[in-house]
Amino acid sequence: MKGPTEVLAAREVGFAYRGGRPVLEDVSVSVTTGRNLALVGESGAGKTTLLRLLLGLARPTAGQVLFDGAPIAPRDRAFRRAVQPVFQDPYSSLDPRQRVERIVSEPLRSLGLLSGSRAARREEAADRVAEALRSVELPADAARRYPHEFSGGQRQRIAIARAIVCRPRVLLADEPVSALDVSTRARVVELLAGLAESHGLTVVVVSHDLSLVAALCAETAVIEQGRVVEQGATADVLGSPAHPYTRKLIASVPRLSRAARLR
Ligand SMILES: Nc1ncnc2c1ncn2[C@@H]1O[C@H](COP(=O)(O)OP(=O)(O)OP(=O)(O)O)[C@@H](O)[C@H]1O
Repeated sequence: MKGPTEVLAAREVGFAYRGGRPVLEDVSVSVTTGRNLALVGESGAGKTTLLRLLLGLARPTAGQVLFDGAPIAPRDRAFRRAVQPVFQDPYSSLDPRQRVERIVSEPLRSLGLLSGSRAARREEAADRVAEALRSVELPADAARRYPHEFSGGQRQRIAIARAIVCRPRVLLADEPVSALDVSTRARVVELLAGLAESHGLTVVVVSHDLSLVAALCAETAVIEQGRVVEQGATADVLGSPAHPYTRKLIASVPRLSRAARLR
C-alpha cells in the first residue's frame, strides 16, 4: 500500500520581515495528504507568517518550502491551483460589488481553467460554481446574490466555495471561524472536516481555538516565538503535552484542561 504523501513542507525555514528580527527560525513542518494540520501558538508566534510562506506569498530567508518534493515556484499554475487560501474575515474578503457567481468563479478565470468559446466558458464556470455551492451546502440561487445578503457563516461558506472551485489539494485557512459567532463556528468546522473527507482535501489551519483543532486536525504543530516547540498527532500533543508552552496554551482553555486532567 502507498504510504502517506507529503504534499507541502517547510524545511528549516527562517524568515524576517525587511529590516526586522527573525520571526521564524529553523521551522520544519510537513503536510501529509489526508492529515489536517493545525498551527497553534500565542499571538505573534509567527503562525500567519508560516502560512504565507506555505502559500508562496513570501519567500523564506533561510531553508525551503517544498511542494510535491520540489521547491515551490509561486507563479507555477499547478501550485497555485493545488494550494488555496481561506481568509479569516468573510466580511472583508468578499467584494461587495460582485455577485457570488463572480466571486466564486474568480480562481477559474485567474488560473485560466476555463476553455472554449465565450459561451462555453460561461457555462462551465456556472456549472463549477453550482457544484462548489452545493459542496458548501448553500442553495443554488446564492450564485445570483451579493455578499451582504448573507450571514457571516454563509459568507464564510462562499469563501470556502471560492477556495475549492478549482479542486485544490490543500486549503490553508487562517483563523477561518474567529470572525463568526460561537454557534456558527461549529457548523463551519464541521463543513471543513466533511469537505476534507469527501473531496480528498488536506486542511492546514491556524487557530487559537483548541477545540476546533481537536475536531478538525490529526496533526498539530505548536509554535512559540518563531520556533516549533512540539509537533505530532493532535491526540498526543493536546492529550499529553511534552512542552511547558503547550501545557500553558492548554491551561488557558478551561474545558480542554479539565478534559486533559481526566485522562
Ligand atoms: N508585515 C509585517 N511587517 C513586519 N513585521 C510583521 C509583519 N507581519 C507580522 N509581523 C511580525 O511578525 C511576528 C509574527 O507575526 P504573525 O502574524 O505571523 O504571528 P501570528 O502567530 O499569526 O499572530 P496572531 O495569532 O496574532 O495572528 C510578529 O512579531 C509581528 O509583529
